[in-house]
Amino acid sequence: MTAKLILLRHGESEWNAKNLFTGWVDVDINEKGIAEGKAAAGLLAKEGLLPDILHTSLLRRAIHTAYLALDGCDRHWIPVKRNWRLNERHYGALQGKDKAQTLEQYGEEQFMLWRRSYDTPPPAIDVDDEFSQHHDPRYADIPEADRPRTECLKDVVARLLPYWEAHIVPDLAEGKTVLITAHGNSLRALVKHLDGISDDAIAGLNIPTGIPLYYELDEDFKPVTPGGRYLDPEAAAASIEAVKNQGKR
Ligand SMILES: O=C(O)[C@H](O)COP(=O)(O)O
Repeated sequence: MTAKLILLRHGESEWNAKNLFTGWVDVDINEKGIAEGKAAAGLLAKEGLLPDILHTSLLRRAIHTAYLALDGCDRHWIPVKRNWRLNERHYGALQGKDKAQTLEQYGEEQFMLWRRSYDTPPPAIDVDDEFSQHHDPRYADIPEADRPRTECLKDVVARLLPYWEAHIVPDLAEGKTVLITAHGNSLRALVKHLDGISDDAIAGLNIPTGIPLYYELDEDFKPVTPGGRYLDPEAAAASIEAVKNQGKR
């Protein structure tokens, strides 16, 4: 038996459009993001990939995109599990900063190290910074000392995999079609695990906004086809290029 898994990065957000580092800042999707969420619904319906359960982060852009994708294929009623472990990578002191300005100020090497290296986190954010989530009640369950103030991709893998094993794999094992709505870097962490991508090679992987990525998984929950399949490959290719070039004016 194979299991069905759909990964969906949120639609374009207000801060994606403004080219700002977002991380855990809770910005919504914009008009384009809304259209992407609705288009995702059409793609799921066309393929007959109807989710039985949704796992989402605690961030509005993922929750809102999920609602649009599910509403449009009449699956707005399915059970939902929300967890901070699916959140975007915490971008530390870069949260709220302009990507182009950061690139200009620190140079391409440092900029790409912060954006795409596996184990170099950006500087930590001050807990009282205007873009810090340290006092946000939605994270009250995370012991204060463990609440992230910055994260590299390695940290995201470490906090995401326990959730994958304990909550998502059991749903897949029951034969449910699982939809995960999350973020560029939390999905990069999951794809790294699924496809066994090396710490170096993961730097070259970018996830487009709003386009479902479908994985059929074998009995060990490994992809039948490495890399899965975007339901709209052409749009995915164009969007991946745009994500890659963020920061360049
Ligand atoms: O948090 C962000 O700014 C984006 O969602 C992901 O940004 P990145 O592609 O620059 O890592």
